[in-house]
Parts: sequence; C-alpha cells; structure tokens
Amino acid sequence: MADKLVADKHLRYILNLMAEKKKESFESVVMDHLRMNGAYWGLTTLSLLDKLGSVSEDEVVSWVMTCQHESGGFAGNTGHDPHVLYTLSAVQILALFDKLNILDVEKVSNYIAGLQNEDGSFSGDIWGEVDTRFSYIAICCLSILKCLDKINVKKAVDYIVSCKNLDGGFGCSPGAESHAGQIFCCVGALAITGNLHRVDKDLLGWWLCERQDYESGGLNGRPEKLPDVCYSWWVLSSLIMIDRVHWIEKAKLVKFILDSQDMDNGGISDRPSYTVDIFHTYFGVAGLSLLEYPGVKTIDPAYALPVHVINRILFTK
Ligand SMILES: CN(C(=O)[C@H](Cc1cnc[nH]1)NC(=O)OCc1ccccc1)[C@@H](Cc1ccccc1)C(=O)N[C@@H](Cc1ccc(O)cc1)C(=O)NO
Ligand SMILES: [Zn+2]
Repeated sequence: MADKLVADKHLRYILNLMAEKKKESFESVVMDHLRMNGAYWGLTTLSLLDKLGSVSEDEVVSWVMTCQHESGGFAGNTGHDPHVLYTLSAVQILALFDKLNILDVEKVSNYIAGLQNEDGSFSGDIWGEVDTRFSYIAICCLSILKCLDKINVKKAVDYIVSCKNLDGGFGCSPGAESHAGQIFCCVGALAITGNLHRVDKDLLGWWLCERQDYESGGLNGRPEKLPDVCYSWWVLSSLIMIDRVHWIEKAKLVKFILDSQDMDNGGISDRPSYTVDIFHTYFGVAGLSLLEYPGVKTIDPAYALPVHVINRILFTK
C-alpha cells in the first residue's frame, strides 16, 4: 500500500528508459514505432514533476526533427512513415521545450489540414483510416500551432457531434459504441474549439462517473471493464472539461493510482501490483495532476500539456 507519490523513483525510472534508448534497446520501453509517443509520455511526466531540466534539450529536439517526413508530418521513429499520432506528440515535445519556433509551421499545418475529409472527419495518414481520435489530434495540434483557420472547423465539429450516442458518450465514428478514450478525444476537440455546448453534460457526466469502481476507486473505460490507471486521464479530463468532476470520489482514485506505483524501482502500472510502463506512468501522474496532488504541476485537461506551457503558447504574440 502506498501513501505518497515516490516522485524521485519515477524520475530515475524515466531517465533510465531514456538512457536505454541511446543503447537502442527500445523493446523494453514501448514498441519502436511508438517511440515519439513514448518520448512525449516521458518528457511530459518529467515536466509535471518539474524535472524537465534533467534531460538534454538539444539531444531530444534534434532527434525529434530527424523524424519529420518531407510531407511535413512526423513519424514514430526516424525513417518511419508519418502519421498524425506522432505529429501531435512531436509538436507537444517542442512546445514543452518552448522550441515551436524551429518548426516550418506552414508545412506541418498543411500536412494535417490535408487529412481533413469532405464530411469534416480526419484521416490518420495517407492510407485514409477515419477515427474521432484523429479529429482531436488535428484540432489540438493546429491550435498549438495557431493554424485552426487552415481547416473547416464547423464541419469538423459537426462530424464529431454526429458521433454522439444516446448515452451521451462518443465513439470512433457515427454509431460506434461509447468508449472513454473516444469521449476524451471528442470532448477535448469541442473544448478547444469552444463548442462544449454541443455536449449533454449531465447525461455524459453520469456515464463517466459510472466508470468509478466502488471497491478499488479506480476508473474503467467502458461498463463491465476492469479499472485501469490510464482511465484516470481519459475519464477524469473529460469530467473536468464538462465541469462534473465533483461526481466522483477523488480521494479513492488518488489511492488507486498511488497503489499502482512500483515503490522500489519507480514507474506506475495499469493497476496495483502489475508491470509498470512509461504509458501508465505518464497517465498516472497526469491523473494526479488533475486531482491537484501536491508537488505535481497542473496539466491542461484538453491539451494534455502543463498549463504553464499552454499559457506561454496561446497567450503570447
Ligand atoms: C495504442 N495505445 C492503446 O491502444 C492503449 C492500450 C491500453 C492501455 N491501457 C489499456 N489499453 N489504449 C488507449 O490508449 O486507450 C485510450 C484511447 C482509446 C481510443 C482513443 C483514444 C484513447 C496506447 C499505447 C499502448 C499500447 C499498448 C499498451 C499500453 C499503451 C497509445 O499510444 N494510446 C494513445 C492514444 C491512442 C489510442 C488508441 C490508438 O489506437 C492510438 C492512439 C495515446 O495515449 N497517445 O498519447
Ligand atoms: Zn491503461
């Protein structure tokens, strides 16, 4: 049982992973093709713990830039194919280091805008898979780059609203079942574009607060599923964006996350006494940030970046 966040252990866990990356033994962290996402998860966790200064900014930034494709999009690793998933992670990493100025913003924003379809939806890459995940990624990325005017926001919003279900939730496409991850994407995109009035906050708030497991205090992603630390982010950020976070028991959720830590070697797993990974370490710390845990910097629920980073981007020239 844990009674506090062992931040120093998590710091050491992440720095070891990054050091391992140098030895290219990447399998132990996240699959090679997800490396850009893994870097975003690790670096954002460091930033939330106010330890971003522990890594070499030049080394990280120059590696990120080796992943940019001629199309303007970013790949999950050097030489891989570009995809919006990795393009957002790359832009978020540059934002963390206040290095957006090194980007050819025109090229990156054209890559993303080029993936909007006639019906307002977005494809993830040139192969055309459509999913509301990609709507969120496109809107979040273009908003950080201050280029939302490059897409048809009205059509994008109308497409997202067409994915709203009778339970108040959202799925990956029209008629697809509600899932907390997709709900985060749709609510986040609506929040960024100032369209939260299109959400039925009480109906959705009810579906979301039902995700909390009475026994463990953890949150699951769908009815009947097991609670999982990463839903501390997908469900909680959605509840905060629609102003219904008081409908869950925060203290019990804090305990669920703290009990999922590896107290000796650092890292957080998807539930108590399982194997840790960088993905759940990030979403556990981000969840604690949303729960205002002491010593963790505040994260923005829509942009999934520290609030001081968002303020620097959106409210400076
Ligand atoms: C691709 N992916 C997932 O599918 C995770 C898997 C999982 C973790 N815990 C339970 N399942 N699921 C996930 O992120 O679900 C949230 C979500 C679902 C749909 C849309 C948006 C978010 C994880 C990676 C992962 C794989 C396997 C084990 C742990 C992490 C992932 O990269 N998630 C992305 C979001 C995402 C989600 C699903 C995708 O098909 C692609 C991307 C993310 O969080 N980026 O910052
Ligand atoms: Zn998980």
